[in-house]
Amino acid sequence: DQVNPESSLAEQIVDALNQADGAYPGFRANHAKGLVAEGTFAPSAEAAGLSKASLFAGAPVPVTVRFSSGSGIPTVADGSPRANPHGLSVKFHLKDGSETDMVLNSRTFFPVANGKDFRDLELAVAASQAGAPKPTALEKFIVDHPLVAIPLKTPESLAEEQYNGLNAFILTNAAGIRQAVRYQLVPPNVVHLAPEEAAKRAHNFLFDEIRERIGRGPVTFQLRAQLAGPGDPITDATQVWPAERKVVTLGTLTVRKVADDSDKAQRELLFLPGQVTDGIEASDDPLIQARDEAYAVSFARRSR
Ligand code: HEM
Repeated sequence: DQVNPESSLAEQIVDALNQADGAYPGFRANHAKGLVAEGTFAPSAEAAGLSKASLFAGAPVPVTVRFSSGSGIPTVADGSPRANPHGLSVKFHLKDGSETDMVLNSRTFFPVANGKDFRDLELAVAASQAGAPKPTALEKFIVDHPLVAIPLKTPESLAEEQYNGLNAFILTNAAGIRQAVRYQLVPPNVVHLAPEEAAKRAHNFLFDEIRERIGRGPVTFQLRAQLAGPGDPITDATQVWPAERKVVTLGTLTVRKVADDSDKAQRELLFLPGQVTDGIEASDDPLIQARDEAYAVSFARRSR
């Protein structure tokens, strides 16, 4: 065993991420490379029909967002396959002084269904670095978890990527009607690069470009909710819901300004998928709790 069996699953997950990617003091165990920016969220007229949460009530809400690259490597090359998936996290600053978070990435499904499998995936990655005997631990893991082998794409810009929530949340409206949804942050255009093209780009091309783009003018995404239909799996993020499911636009996210000191801001920020306000609830998807606990462990370690 490569992790301490006495530790909590969340500690084991962070240990496994550190073994796979290296441990970089002060940085997140995953999605270590990032940029913090500020903006607003303006809800649509339809949003309040799905959720009584105050962010959907009408007035624009200030937000803090963080764009990120996958992996725990803070210097990962933007065009490297290891930088996928990219992330977009949103913290809504509500009128009552509380916060509600959404933590999305550019996958369209998650490759494993629960925290234990995520830990085992990261341990398999750690045991399968260059020179590992074949079949590697990762090759063996893929036999039972084939979704792990599906390659992810590099975007042309962090503003030209769609980010998905993957885990289901339950929205409750003023009449008490509950609806399971999965969030999407959809830009005006989605553009992906061929892998050979991504490999040729400059080391920091995505983060240099997004800084410059936000400097030129606002960057927008539509926040959408895909509505679960009868029988759709709520607790399994490995399974996509049918493409014909209704999608409701909840509002427009407008990113207006890069944070004055993004490095300091990202050290202090903690986004938690399960930190949600009245009118939004975590579903029973086990990934949500596993994530909350692992993000808290990662935050505690990077704050020391
Ligand atoms: C069991 C499944 C997962 C585990 C164990 C996990 C683990 C982690 C950890 C430890 C961090 C660092 C947190 C911090 O220090 O603040 C992180 C960050 C992140 N994760 Fe996950 N993750 C999981 C699934 C997901 C999923 C399903 C998504 C998106 C749909 C996602 C998107 C992100 C993003 C965007 C960040 C960066 C957050 C930020 O900007 O601060 N992760 N993850």
